[in-house]
Amino acid sequence: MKIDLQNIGRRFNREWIFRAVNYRFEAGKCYAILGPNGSGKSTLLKVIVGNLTPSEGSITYENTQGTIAVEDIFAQTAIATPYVELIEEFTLREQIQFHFKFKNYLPGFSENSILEILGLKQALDKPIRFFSSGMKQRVKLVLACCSDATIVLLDEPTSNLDLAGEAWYLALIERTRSPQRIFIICSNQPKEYSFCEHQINVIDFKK
Ligand SMILES: Nc1ncnc2c1ncn2[C@@H]1O[C@H](COP(=O)(O)OP(=O)(O)OP(=O)(O)O)[C@@H](O)[C@H]1O
Repeated sequence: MKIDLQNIGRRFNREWIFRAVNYRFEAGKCYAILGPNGSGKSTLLKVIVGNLTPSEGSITYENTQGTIAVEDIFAQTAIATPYVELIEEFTLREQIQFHFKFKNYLPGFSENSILEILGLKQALDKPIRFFSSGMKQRVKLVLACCSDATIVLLDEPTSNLDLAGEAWYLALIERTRSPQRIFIICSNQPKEYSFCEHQINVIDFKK
C-alpha cells in the first residue's frame, strides 16, 4: 500500500489549515503527524483517509493490485480517534461483535484474543456507558489495531490512559504492526510516537 499526497491543501472558509503537502506513506512504516493544538493534525488525518476532501491537490492510493478509489479506501482503514465514539448502549461483547460485522479480524486475532489483550473479560457483559474513559480508549485502540486494515490511524492514542495503559498501547502496536501496514499517529506527546520512523509537522505546511 502507498498513499501519495500531491500538493494537498485544506481550508475552512478563508483560513488555510495547511498547503502544499507533498508526501508518500508506505507500507511497513509508522508515521507521526505532529503539531500543537489546533494546528490541523486531525484535519490532515481526515483528508488522508478520505473523510474530508482536500481543497486543492490530489491523493492516490495504490496497492499491489493497482489504484484504489478514494470512496473505497474506507475498507482498507481502521481508525481510533476522540471523535469516533463507541456505542454506549452496547455491552463490550456486542461492541466487539458489531465492529467485526464490518471489518475482518487481523489474521491471527479473534474475539477471545482481543478480550485477552484488553484484560476486560470480567466486563464482557457490562454496557460501554459504564466503562471508565481509559477502558473505552483501550477498546477503541484494540478494535482499530486488530482489524484487518492496511492503514491504521490513531489520533491522540494515549488520551485517558494511565502509565500502565501507555505501556499496553506500545505493546499493542508492537504486536500488530507488520510489513503490510501503515500506522499514522496524530500526536503532540513523544511517548505516543517514539516508535515512528517518520514525522510530519503540520506547522511546516502553513502558508
Ligand atoms: N469543520 C470545521 N469547520 C471550520 N473550522 C474547522 C473545522 N474543523 C477544524 N477546524 C479548524 O481547523 C483547525 C485545525 O483543527 P484540528 O482539529 O485539525 O487541529 P489539531 O491539530 O488536531 O488539534 P488538537 O491537537 O487540539 O486535536 C482549527 O483552527 C479548527 O478550529
